[in-house]
Amino acid sequence: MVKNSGSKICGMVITPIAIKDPPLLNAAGVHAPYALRTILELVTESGIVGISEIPGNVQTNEALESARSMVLGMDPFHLNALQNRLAAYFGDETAASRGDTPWDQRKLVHVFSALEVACLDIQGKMLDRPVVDLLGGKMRDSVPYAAYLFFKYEGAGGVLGTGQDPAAMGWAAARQKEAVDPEGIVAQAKAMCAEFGFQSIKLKGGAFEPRLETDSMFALYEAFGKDIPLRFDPNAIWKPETGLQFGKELEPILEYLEDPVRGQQNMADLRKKLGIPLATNMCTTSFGDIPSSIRLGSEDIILSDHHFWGGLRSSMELAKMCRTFGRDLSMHSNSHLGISMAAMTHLGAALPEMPYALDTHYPWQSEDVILGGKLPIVDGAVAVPSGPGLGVELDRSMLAKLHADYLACGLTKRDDEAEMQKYHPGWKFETIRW
Ligand SMILES: O=C([O-])[C@@H](O)[C@@H](O)[C@H](O)[C@@H](O)C(=O)[O-]
Ligand SMILES: [Mg+2]
Repeated sequence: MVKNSGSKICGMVITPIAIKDPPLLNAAGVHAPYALRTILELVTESGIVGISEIPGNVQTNEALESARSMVLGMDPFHLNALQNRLAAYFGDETAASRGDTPWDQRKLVHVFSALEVACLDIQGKMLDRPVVDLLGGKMRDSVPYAAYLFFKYEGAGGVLGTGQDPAAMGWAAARQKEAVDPEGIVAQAKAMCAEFGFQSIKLKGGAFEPRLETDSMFALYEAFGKDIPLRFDPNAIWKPETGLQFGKELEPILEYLEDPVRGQQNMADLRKKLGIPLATNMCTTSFGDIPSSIRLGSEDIILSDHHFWGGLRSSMELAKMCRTFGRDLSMHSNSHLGISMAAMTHLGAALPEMPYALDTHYPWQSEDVILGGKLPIVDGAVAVPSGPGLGVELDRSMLAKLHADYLACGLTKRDDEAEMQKYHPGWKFETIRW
C-alpha cells in the first residue's frame, strides 16, 4: 500500500550545526573544537519530512541553497532528472576540485548526496520500507565498523576545551586523553574496543614522523595479536621512498595500507612493490578517476563515501564497477552524527560484498541530532534501522542547540591547518612531508 504517492516537495530547510569534536591529529593539522555538519529537511505537501546530513561548509550550504528552485515542486522519486539538472547547473567537478586535504571539498557531490538521501528517506516513509530496500534489499542485518584511532591532544572538544571532565568514565574518559605515542594509541584502542567491541582497527597517521607511527602499529599488533585486522592511513603525506620503506616494514601486520603516497601514479608504482592491498579515499575519488585507476592499477580497495560519491545509489553503482574491474569496495568517514550513520549503515547493508569493516568517526562524537540518542554499536556493528526511510528522526531540541553552537563558534569551514597554528604558530600543511 503506497501512502501519499505523488506528493511533491514543498519545503526545504537547511540547518548548519556545530558538534563537539576532539583535537584529533592528521596530516592537514588538527580538528577544531567543533566539526561542522549541515542538516537538510525536505517536506512534502502531505507533511512527510525527509532528512539527511552532510559535511558542513558555508560554500556547500550556499550551493545547496542555490538548488532550491530545482527541488521545490519536484517529485521525490525523480532523482535522475534532478541529478541531470544539478550537473548542468554546477558544471564539471574535476579531480582537482576535491582539494589536497584528507577531506573532499567538492560541491555537486555533497549537494546531490544531501538531496538524494533526504528524498530516499521520504520514499521509504511513503512506501513504509527502510532505505536499504530501495537499494535492492539487505545482504546483512548489521554492518561491521572498525575502531578508528587517532593521535590526539588532550581534550574532547567543544566547551570542554583541553580540560578533562572529572565525571566521565569508560570511553567518555578515554576519549579525552592525549595520545601522542604508541602507549597512548594502545590505551585508546583498548578503551574504544572495550566499549564498542570493534573487530578491526584503523590508525590515522600522517601527524608524526613515520617511525613513531609505524612503532604504534607494531604496538597495536603486539597488544591485539593477529586476529584483529589492522589498517594504517598517513593520508598520502609520505614520499615514494618512505612509502616503500615503511610499507615493507608494515607488510606482515597490515590488512591494508591506505593512501601511503599521493596520486594514482605513485600509488600504482608502490603497489607493484608491496605485498599488501592498498586502499584509497584520496587518489580515486570520483567516477572520472576510474579509467586511469584501471589503466595504472593504483589501488586494490576504493573507500567510497556517499557524501563524496553523490549519494547512496551512486555508491551502489560504484560497487558494480568495483566488481567489474577487480576492486574491493569499503567506506571512508569524517566526523559525523547519527543521520549519516544511518545512511552509511543502510548502504553497508545493501552492498553485495563487504570484505572489510567500514570506517566511522562516530565514537568520537559525544552529541547527536537524532531522537533516542546515538545509534548503538554492539560487537563492533550497527544494526540496520528497521523503521521506514532512514529509520531515524530529528531531535529538534538538539538541532536547535547545535545550530546555536554553530552560530556561537564562528567557524564556517573545516580548517585543520589554522587550528594547528593555535598550538604551533607558523605550522604549515605540506601535501608531502616525509
Ligand atoms: O578526520 C580526519 O582527520 C581524517 O583525516 C579525515 O578527514 C579523512 O578524510 C579520513 O578519515 C581518511 O580516511 O582519510
Ligand atoms: Mg583515508
